[in-house]
Amino acid sequence: MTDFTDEELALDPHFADQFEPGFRPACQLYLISPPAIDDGFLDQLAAAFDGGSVAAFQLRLKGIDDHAIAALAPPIQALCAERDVAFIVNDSIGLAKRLGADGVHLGQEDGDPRDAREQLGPKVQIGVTCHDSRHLAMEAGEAGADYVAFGAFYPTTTKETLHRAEPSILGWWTTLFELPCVAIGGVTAENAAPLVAAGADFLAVSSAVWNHPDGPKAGVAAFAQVLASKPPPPR
Ligand SMILES: Cc1ncc(COP(=O)(O)OP(=O)(O)O)c(N)n1
Ligand SMILES: Cc1ncsc1CCOP(=O)(O)O
Ligand SMILES: [Mg+2]
Repeated sequence: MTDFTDEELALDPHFADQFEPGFRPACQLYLISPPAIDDGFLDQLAAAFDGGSVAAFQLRLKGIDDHAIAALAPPIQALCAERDVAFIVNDSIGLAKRLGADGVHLGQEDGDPRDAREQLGPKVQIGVTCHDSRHLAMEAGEAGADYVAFGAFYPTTTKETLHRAEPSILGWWTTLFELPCVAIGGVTAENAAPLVAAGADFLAVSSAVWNHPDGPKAGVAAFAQVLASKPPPPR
């Protein structure tokens, strides 16, 4: 057993945990943009980041071409960098490369993770939609994905969804694999506890933050308690 200094343990009582076999960091928030944004969005995003810890932000603008997204992305990307939030591009390997994004999220029809790795290099995070499929998740892992995303866990109006996942898929995944998993789809601060308890490494959330009645800062803040609510299950 490793010995730790009093300073290390005083700063973080869980400091030693990360050296335990099977350690999984606590669940974190992965913020997805609204499907469309306007001029005030940068202030909204800054407010969201003021609400609490956000690990990653995905720019997901549906129905807008890559050139238009590339034109509006730089201040958003700069804000993410300033706040130490990973900037993830949805759907497009080419756009992720053009912007020098921290990551790209690929749906099953959005391209091959192997191509993404070849084009984006070893440091860029590649996420893959796996719906409610263990098979797709294992395939994504084999193809070199950095995370797998399961969902939709709850009804959502942000996207028309054809698949419904159960929290047990998160438990199954985290028991067998080290690769982080994301839970997405209708996730709110009120319904997230079973996903955190089942082992989700990230909660990917859009409308619960952007449509929060008290604004995006309150939307992010609302997740603080549930993210800290339960230690990750042992693997
Ligand atoms: C983190 C995360 N998970 C899943 C998705 C959905 O991706 P996809 O199935 O390609 O659908 P669109 O988002 O492109 O409509 C996601 N974007 N992010
Ligand atoms: C992009 C996506 N993929 C599956 S559900 C979903 C929508 C997530 O948004 P919300 O958190 O508003 O349900
Ligand atoms: Mg997609």
